[in-house]
Amino acid sequence: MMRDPVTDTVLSLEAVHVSLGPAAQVEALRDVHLQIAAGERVALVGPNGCGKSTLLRTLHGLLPITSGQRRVLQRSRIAMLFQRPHLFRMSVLRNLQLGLWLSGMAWSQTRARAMEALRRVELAELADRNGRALSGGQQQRVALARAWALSPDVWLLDEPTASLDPHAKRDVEAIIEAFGREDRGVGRLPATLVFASHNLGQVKRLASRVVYLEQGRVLADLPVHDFFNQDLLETLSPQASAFVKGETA
Ligand SMILES: Nc1ncnc2c1ncn2[C@@H]1O[C@H](COP(=O)(O)OP(=O)(O)OP(=O)(O)O)[C@@H](O)[C@H]1O
Repeated sequence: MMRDPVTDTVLSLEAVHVSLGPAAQVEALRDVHLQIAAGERVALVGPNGCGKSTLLRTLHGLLPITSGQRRVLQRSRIAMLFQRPHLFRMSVLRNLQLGLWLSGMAWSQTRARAMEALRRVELAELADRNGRALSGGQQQRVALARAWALSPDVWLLDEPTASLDPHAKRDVEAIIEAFGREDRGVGRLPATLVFASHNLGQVKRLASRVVYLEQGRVLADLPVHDFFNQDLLETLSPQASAFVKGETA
């Protein structure tokens, strides 16, 4: 199907500045321009404190913008996941049911959808376990299922595998990747992923595009193949190139 790149933009920021702190003294985002199209898998990378989390929260609409504009394609549903999932002290099933109920579904319908979501992440057998008693990797999968149940158009993921062991990391990555490729049915745009990561291997595995930030500014915004082409990156963004070299040294 031919796509119109303008109408397929699900999220965009234009000349966005975000200041944080009690006296708005920290310029966490500076003049950020970003257009994200449906189906893109965008990795946000950069050194600690460069603004990845702030950018994700701004894309979500959780943070007030100091100046500039944020646009969201009408009726898009946005899910946000964090490094450490926030599950309630109740069964896994109830955690999912509660999420669905809070989003407006009748309680009587929540059980079937919640179980479908748990099967999707291959955790149906843990439905009756206390969410807080699961391993970190299992909790993250439950959090992914809880979000998936709501059928989001855009996934914002803040270092979703940072606290996991390599095995759990691969499981969660596989789920994220499958969500990104899922056939969502007639009339639905493909799901869009935006994720912050400190792991360049993961960026290579999951991303179609890489946005490199430093001190709140976007210094490179490239297709993943170009970002990992050192000669090209060196000419386009010496800072991003130095970062990649440092990470892979
Ligand atoms: N609530 C806050 N008040 C003041 N400054 C903040 C606040 N939250 C973040 N900052 C600052 O904003 C800047 C961007 O932080 P942010 O958490 O977005 O970076 P990050 O790239 O996600 O970092 P990390 O890689 O360490 O997770 C940093 O200088 C940080 O200290």
